[in-house]
Amino acid sequence: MLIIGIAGGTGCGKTTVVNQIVDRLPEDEVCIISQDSYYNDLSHLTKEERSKVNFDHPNSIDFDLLISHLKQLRKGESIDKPMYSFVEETRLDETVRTHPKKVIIVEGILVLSNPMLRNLFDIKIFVHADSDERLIRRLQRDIRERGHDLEKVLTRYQTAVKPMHQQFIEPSKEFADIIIPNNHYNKVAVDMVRTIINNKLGKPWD
Ligand SMILES: Nc1ncnc2c1ncn2[C@@H]1O[C@H](COP(=O)(O)OP(=O)(O)O)[C@@H](O)[C@H]1O
Ligand SMILES: Nc1ccn([C@@H]2O[C@H](COP(=O)(O)O)[C@@H](O)[C@H]2O)c(=O)n1
Repeated sequence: MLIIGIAGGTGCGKTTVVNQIVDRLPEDEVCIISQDSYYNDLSHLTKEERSKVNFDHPNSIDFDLLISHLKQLRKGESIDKPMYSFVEETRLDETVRTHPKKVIIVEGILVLSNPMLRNLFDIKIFVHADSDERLIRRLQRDIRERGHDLEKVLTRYQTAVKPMHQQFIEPSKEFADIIIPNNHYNKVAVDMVRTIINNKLGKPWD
């Protein structure tokens, strides 16, 4: 089994890069785990209270559950992966039965900031895009897909996203084996990661 951790600030393109990496890998060989699925269950709070939570601080993530799930997968056991709603800002009641695969990709803003989690990764990747580029992408995505308005995105960016990025995410770059520049789509870097995966697994999928 090969476990790959992919971090980087919001909007840097983690999800996009992961999708490009797995694009031509057989579905039954790869499993993607998003840190977003492991936001703490906030169903005991009102929607108003939830909207004030700092979702960029490591304390907002249930790292214990994420780490124990990864260890289970590594042992060949299946897990019940939580589901998260960005619109409701809490965990859903449903879970997704997830089976161990040869390649496991774990992506999220803070996955390289937690020492116990990053120790589980065979390859550590940091996706970089400039902050202005990330803010533009985040604005477009959150308004289009996550049910937020312009003011909410900008207020959150100033009060939580930017300070937490500077405190926790940017410093985690030093733990990366590979840094992918992603101000523009980076096919060369994606191809290199795919080659590494293929070499490690000894499978000529490309
Ligand atoms: N290299 C890129 N150039 C332009 N837009 C991009 C690029 N990578 C991703 N995007 C777009 O930016 C937005 C955020 O990308 P996403 O992959 O969701 O980032 P992340 O998972 O890091 O938050 C998406 O709308 C995506 O289509
Ligand atoms: N209810 C929530 C939970 C998280 N966020 C933001 O998501 C960002 C991380 O996800 P990416 O896909 O952008 O990496 C993070 O910056 C949180 O602020 C949110 O807006 N609402």
